Amino acid sequence: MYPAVYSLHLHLEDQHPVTFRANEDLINVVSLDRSRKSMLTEFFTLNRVDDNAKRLLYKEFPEYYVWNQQYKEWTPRKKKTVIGRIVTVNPFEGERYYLRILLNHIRGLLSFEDLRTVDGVVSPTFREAATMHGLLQRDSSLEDCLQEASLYQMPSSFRRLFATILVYCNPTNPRELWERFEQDMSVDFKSTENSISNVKTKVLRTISFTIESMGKDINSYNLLDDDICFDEEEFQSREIDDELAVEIPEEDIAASESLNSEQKHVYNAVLEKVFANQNAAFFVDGPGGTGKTFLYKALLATVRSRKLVALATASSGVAASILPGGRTAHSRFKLPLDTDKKSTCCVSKQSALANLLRSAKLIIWDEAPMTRKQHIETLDKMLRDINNSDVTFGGKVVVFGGDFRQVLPVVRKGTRQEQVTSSLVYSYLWPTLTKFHLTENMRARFDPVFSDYVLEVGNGMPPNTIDETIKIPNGMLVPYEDDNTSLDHLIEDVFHNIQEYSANISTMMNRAILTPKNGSVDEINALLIHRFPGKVHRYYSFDETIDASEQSVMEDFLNTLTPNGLPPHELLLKKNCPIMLLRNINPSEGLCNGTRLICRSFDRNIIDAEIAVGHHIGKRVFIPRIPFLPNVDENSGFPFKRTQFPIRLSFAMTINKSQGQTLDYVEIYLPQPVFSHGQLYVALSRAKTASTVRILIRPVSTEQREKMRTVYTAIKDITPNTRNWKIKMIVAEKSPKRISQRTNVKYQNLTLFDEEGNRVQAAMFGADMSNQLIQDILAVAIKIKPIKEVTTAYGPTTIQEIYVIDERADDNDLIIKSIIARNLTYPSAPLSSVGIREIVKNCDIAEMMKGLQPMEIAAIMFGEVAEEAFGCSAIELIENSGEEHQPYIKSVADKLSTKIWKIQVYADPEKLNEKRHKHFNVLSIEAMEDERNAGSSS
Ligand SMILES: Nc1ncnc2c1ncn2[C@@H]1O[C@H](COP(=O)(O)OP(=O)(O)OP(=O)(O)O)[C@@H](O)[C@H]1O
Repeated sequence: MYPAVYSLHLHLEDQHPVTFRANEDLINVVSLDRSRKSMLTEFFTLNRVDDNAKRLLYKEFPEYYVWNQQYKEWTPRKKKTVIGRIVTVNPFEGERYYLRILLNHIRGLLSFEDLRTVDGVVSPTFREAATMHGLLQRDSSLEDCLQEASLYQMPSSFRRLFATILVYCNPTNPRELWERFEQDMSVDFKSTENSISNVKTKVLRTISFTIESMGKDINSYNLLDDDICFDEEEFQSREIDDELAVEIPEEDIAASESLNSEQKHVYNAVLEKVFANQNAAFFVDGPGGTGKTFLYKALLATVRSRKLVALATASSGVAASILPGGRTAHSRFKLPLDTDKKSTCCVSKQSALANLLRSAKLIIWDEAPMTRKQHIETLDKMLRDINNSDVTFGGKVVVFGGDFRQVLPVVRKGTRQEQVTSSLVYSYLWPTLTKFHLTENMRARFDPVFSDYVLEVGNGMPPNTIDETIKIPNGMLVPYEDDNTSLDHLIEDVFHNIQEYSANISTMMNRAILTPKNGSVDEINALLIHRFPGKVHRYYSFDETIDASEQSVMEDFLNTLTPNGLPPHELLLKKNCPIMLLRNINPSEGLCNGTRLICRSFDRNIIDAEIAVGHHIGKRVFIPRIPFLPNVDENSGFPFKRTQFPIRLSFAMTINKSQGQTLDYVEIYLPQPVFSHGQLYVALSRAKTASTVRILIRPVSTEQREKMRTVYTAIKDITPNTRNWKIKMIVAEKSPKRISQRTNVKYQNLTLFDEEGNRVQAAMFGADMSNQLIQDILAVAIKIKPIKEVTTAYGPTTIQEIYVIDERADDNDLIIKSIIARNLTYPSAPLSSVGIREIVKNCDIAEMMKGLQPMEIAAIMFGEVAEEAFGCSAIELIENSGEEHQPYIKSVADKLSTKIWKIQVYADPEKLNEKRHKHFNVLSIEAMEDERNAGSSS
């Protein structure tokens, strides 16, 4: 086995084994100096004299020192890599087990007594010492946690903490906790209420509200002998009163005056329906930073300021917490977590929620593309049901919004196709939504070049994105020197005066390092917390195997795991450091998965923190340890429970977690080259200008770096003297095969892109044409809407919405074929023709469509079929399509077999000075697929 595992002895004081010969005198043996020595005692001895040793845990010792059995001493290791492991001990062995826990976590130990000493106090047992170090969970840990919180004398935060403990920590006896801390939770009400029973009712009512907003019922916790009943009428109207009481920020009221023309257009359209009491459902699509949230806030403020109910929801907790009164759609509508096609909602018509929904004049659901279509369909059914209406969304005004370029719904272990089909676009509701597009990047409005660049990356289109290779402007790149130096430069750039962090918290919280994977997040956070000023506080998780008999064997291993979404085993924190919450504890109070906070103070069982961003900024919260049961799939298939504070450091965060946040300074760290343009888009669109973005790309190997430099030749670098050059191209499109009328030669036109996005059109002749290139039939148009004028990011243009039928619908196969055959009789225009609209208009496809099964997908037709039917190239279709088509185009285009080819092209020297080199002839074509798939070079 490599590396070798070095087993380390473990024993209580003076209880180590001693070897001796049968004829030796035992008294002599015991008095010998070497008999007093063991691996462990000599570990202590070396720690007393060697500063390097002091930095190590006992189990790390063998990596740097070798145990000499003959002389009973540790000497520095010169070669061979080994790892150490302290022998396994069963928890039933008592003190030896606790000794092992201490040794596994505490450094610089000098003696057994030192092991038992915590903050200068010597504990009688190792168990007590381990508990004092926070390495063992006390039976009374929840009580201790509340006791610590009570000393802060912040009754409203204390009540929230109590509710959190009831809901998330499963206390064995909630009533005992209630009785013990009732007074601490009542302090503020004692001065406003005139009797003890009123105080009690008020305290219980506020706790009940919090518990309810966490999706639970106070009566499940047996706090009093009888169930707690609040006045029925009050209960019914409370949800509505709460909504009407949502604070309306002044700036949100003013926002309606500063909307840009696109935002204003949506604002007017929505409010017209709200105030006319007419039903309507909208979808506001806009790339990151185009002011969707700004618009929602303006809408909410206007409706709420007229004392009408407007519900603010979002798919994720972070997006919800940015909106005043925002809740996750799941908690607001009590949506079931598992939804299937048949799922209906189980909200009774008499419930308080039904009352609230009936009175709502406006419902907003942000980040709708992130949710599965079934959830939105459930809301539709629920609203129809409680409003006794057959109209979509029960006749309400509903505004969905989001950005399809960002994250699609998560389908566990689902393919990209499954993710796409589970999105709202594939719902029966999609065609019923009135779509609006916001195109002006308000976040980056002072840097239009950057704003265009971000949008192009988001669309994943050439010239900036070629087959998932993204071109990054030089000005944004942090030059790569070596891993550590470059990462240091990146960190310096963003947090150069980390010593001053506490004095500039609001500035610092607007800076972050974004990276794709959790591993890199941990790497950077670990570096930064060491550089951060102040005393370190360590919190260890309690990791328990579900099967108690496995605890002794698995414990060390579990401590090394940080499954997705879980806090680490060892949490290092300092006063005023930034942290991020990892659980949706209570989104209506701003506490959701992704909320960023600042640590204010620490106790053994609670962390006092302050919300640092969003609508709830400044709110103080007590965070207790809570149990996590990680998904078995994500931790090598081993079920266990981790009890830890639900937080992690947030100097760095994953790109996914940054969604929805505006940052003044964005550093993007890409340790792996594998990266989707959608992810980079999310990261870039957090920033306001190019000058506030820095990107560090760590090449995997020098070989790869060399290859990146030398292999690619760009079209623009070709000179008239260049002959028979080879270049990597993407065949983006090919025309139908044609015969030249003049020369009778067979040829085929191609649209090619090089790696930099330079485009050429080339022709292919003879045998080369038999290459199985690209583009199968993906879909056929079944509904073509009239041409309309729209304003896109590229200026005003005309678009045409085309609904296509999926080729997978077998029943439609024959009809599709006949449509194609019929259309082929129309004159076919050349590849670059723009004659599409005329031809489409004249096509009488409508009659044939009637026979088709209604398996509509909204998309655009590509490739030969598109060209044959419409006389238009796919590229033209893409360029002439409105924003709303981009997601479908993307999903269809993803299926296209764009490949990289090595192509010999003949360039006509006469034409090379032209801006766009159009006149090339392809001499030969060689697929480069192997290089990408199998890693062999060409
Ligand atoms: N009309 C406006 N006038 C002034 N500032 C605006 C306007 N619209 C938006 N902004 C500002 O632009 C920035 C981005 O807006 P917002 O957060 O609403 O965009 P978004 O579309 O929700 O972005 P994302 O999808 O990334 O969350 C914010 O700082 C916001 O205050």
